[in-house]
Amino acid sequence: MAAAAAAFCPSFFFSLSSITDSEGKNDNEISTLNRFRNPGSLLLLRHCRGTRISCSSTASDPTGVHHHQQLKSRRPPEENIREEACRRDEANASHGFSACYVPFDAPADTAETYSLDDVVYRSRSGGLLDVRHNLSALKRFPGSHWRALFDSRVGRTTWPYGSGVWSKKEFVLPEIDPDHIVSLFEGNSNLFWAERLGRDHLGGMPDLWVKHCGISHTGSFKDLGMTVLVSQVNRLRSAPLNRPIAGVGCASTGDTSAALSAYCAAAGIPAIVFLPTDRISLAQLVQPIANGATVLSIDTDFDGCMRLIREVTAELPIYLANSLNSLRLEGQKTAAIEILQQFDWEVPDWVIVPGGNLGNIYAFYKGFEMCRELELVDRVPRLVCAQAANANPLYLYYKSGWADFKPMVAADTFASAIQIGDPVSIDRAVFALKATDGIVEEATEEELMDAMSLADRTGMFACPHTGVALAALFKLRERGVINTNDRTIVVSTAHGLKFSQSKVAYHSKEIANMTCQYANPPVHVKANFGAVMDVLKKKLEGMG
Ligand SMILES: Cc1ncc(COP(=O)(O)O)c(C=O)c1O
Ligand SMILES: N[C@@H](CCOP(=O)(O)O)C(=O)O
Repeated sequence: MAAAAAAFCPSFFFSLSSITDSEGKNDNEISTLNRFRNPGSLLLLRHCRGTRISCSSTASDPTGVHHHQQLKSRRPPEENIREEACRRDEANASHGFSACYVPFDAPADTAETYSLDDVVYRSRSGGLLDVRHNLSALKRFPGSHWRALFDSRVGRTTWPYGSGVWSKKEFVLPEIDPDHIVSLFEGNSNLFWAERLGRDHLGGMPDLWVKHCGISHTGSFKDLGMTVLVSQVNRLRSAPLNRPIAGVGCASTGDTSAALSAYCAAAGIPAIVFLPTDRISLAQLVQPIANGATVLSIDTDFDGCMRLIREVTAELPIYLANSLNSLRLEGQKTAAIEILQQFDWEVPDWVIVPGGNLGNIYAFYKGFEMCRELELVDRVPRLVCAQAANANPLYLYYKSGWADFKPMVAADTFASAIQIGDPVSIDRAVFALKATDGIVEEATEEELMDAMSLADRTGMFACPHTGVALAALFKLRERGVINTNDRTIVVSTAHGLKFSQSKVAYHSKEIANMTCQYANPPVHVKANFGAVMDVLKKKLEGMG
């Protein structure tokens, strides 16, 4: 009933300077409080399209049927959700929310700033860039306002706020016109309570969670960043800017290319992807092919592809989509904000993120830190970056006491999407880890495959990268760094179905020098009742 009423009277019809009641609470806060605290007995007062309508229902009328006729539909049948958004946004005042590029870690008063409409990936000195928001404009609204506003937008069909990324638009790309946004309603991903894994395999951890960023449109967290980047490209290519951007390109270990290809296909923008031959899974390879991207399979590793795409995008009108481009991280940081939101704005103790090119660990830091700075929460969690031992330049740097960073040639790993030896965001990752009293851990091939397979046995279908993060968790629990009652989030970065080849190898016990202790191969049985009964009796005895 509450959901039905809310669907017809969405609170997003408020501009940010929305109505304030006699107690000084804004309307978004009132409706959110009503929906979340008292769903069975709901009183909603809303302004829809400037018309005040009253929708009321009580616990004695659980169907809400009597009230249907009082509700007005959100938009006329001939209007689509983009058009609806344009109409709504015309009425919204600008609040001076804005963002620009600055050199990474630049002082507050830096004179080196670039418009987000510039095509620029590096600072004047050749360093990384960062997107900096006008925090004083955002600070004109209290943390409670932002919490209520974001809560009010979760999981709707309103353009573009139904997306978990764009529901935080003011914190992401405040100035983009909703009409330029390319969204596949990404985000709002499941936070899985890992009850059995925590209870039975980690010494009774009651507050262990897995943030399933891989249960997403293209099966990885890359969708969160790509919606932002492709939307900005769409804006640049459209009137009035009309920039001559012919296409968007990336180097990839499989997930960035899948996301780029899907978002570009949705927008009708050409995508060009550079993939290291024989180093990505079949499922990942087929994604950009299916979406119509230009796929170059190149005889090198990811780092080699990355060098090539940087050279190519400097020469041709192809926009760079890797996380060197800081726009991507603005979308990825919303996963951190979502975690806070999913815990009713309580801050977890630990967040464990698998790291490769190292943009995502910084994106998580940025999301948490922005919420702290704008007083949505009062602290940030400790971050752990987990690497495969076969591709561990950050881990070695951390172990050297941040004294000596050496890029490496990454060896083959089942966690193939993080087989990266020269991460572009190394400085961002170090910054995030230092700022959060963070830790770097590593996992061998056996550790990551066992951790993934054990998690699967408790109801997940994890990817090997999530296995790396889980293996790090096991080690930190054993060492007593993470305590039993610590609220801990493991970030799952891709869908396990993309990596079924590695699971097949594990369960077939085909992997050299690996015991595969959780292997569960299928039992081949003759097609007769006796044979089936024999197998099952033996199995049941074993269970007994
Ligand atoms: C599945 C998966 N997990 C983790 C990562 C690591 O993310 P990042 O490169 O931002 O460190 C990547 C990509 O690199 C990935 O595709
Ligand atoms: N795992 C990534 C590697 C590239 O990372 P990016 O975040 O810099 O694009 C991939 O899937 O390609």
